[in-house]
Amino acid sequence: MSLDACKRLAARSAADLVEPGMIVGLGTGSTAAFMVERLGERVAEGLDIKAIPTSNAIEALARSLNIPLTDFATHPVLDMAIDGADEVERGSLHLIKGLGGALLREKIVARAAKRFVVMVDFTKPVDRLGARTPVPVEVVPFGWQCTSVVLGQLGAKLISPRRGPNGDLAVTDNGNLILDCDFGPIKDVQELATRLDGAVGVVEHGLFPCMATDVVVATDREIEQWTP
Ligand SMILES: O=C[C@H](O)[C@H](O)[C@H](O)COP(=O)(O)O
Repeated sequence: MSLDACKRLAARSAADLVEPGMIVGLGTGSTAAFMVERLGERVAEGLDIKAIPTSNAIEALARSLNIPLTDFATHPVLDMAIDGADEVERGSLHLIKGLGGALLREKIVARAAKRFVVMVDFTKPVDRLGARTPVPVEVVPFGWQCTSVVLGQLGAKLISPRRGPNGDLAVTDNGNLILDCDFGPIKDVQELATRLDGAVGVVEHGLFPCMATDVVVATDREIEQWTP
C-alpha cells in the first residue's frame, strides 16, 4: 500500500469517529486533507456537524465541500479535534507538529477540544521525539534573530529559518515566521516544552506533550488505535 493510501486509511478511520451534532476541529496537512474529504462525504450524506479549521488552506477545502463552519465566539469548546502529526512518540503519545506551518492554530484548536484524535501513517511513530524531525517554532518577525539565539541557548543545535519556494522567509497564516530547531533526540519533552513556552519572541512551538487522547495509526495491513 502506498504512503498516501495509508494516510487516507488513517484519515477515513478518524473521520468516522465523528458523531452527529459534534463541533469538530479540522487539522492541517496532507492527512488532514483526506480526513476533511471524508467528512465532506459524510456531510453530503446528511451528517450534521460544524467545524473550525486550523489554516486558511483547510478552511478553503472545507468550504469547497460544504462543511458548515463555526467560530470560537459561538463554540468555545469543541467536541473533537482531528489532526495529523510529524512524529508520535510510542507510549507517551507526545507529538511533534508543524512541518506544515499550522502549529499555532492547531494547538489552540486541540486545547479547546474534549478529545484530540491524531491520525498518522506508519512512518510517523518513533521511540523518541526529535531524532529525525526538527521542532518547528513560530516566532514574531521582530527580532527573530535574537529569538534564534535564545533557542540556541535552550539546546537547539541547528536552527533553520523556514523559507518559501522563492527563497524568502515563509510567513504563517498568523503573520509570523517559523524557525525549525534541531534539538536531536529529546529526553524530556515536557521540560523542553515548558522552556520554549517561556522564551521571549516565541509565539508557539510544535511540541504537543500529553495532548493526544487517541492516535489512529495505519500500517499497510491494518489500523491500530492507541490511547495514553
Ligand atoms: O502544520 C502542519 C501539521 O502539524 C501537520 O499535521 C503535520 O505537519 C503532518 O502533516 P502531514 O499529514 O502532511 O504529514
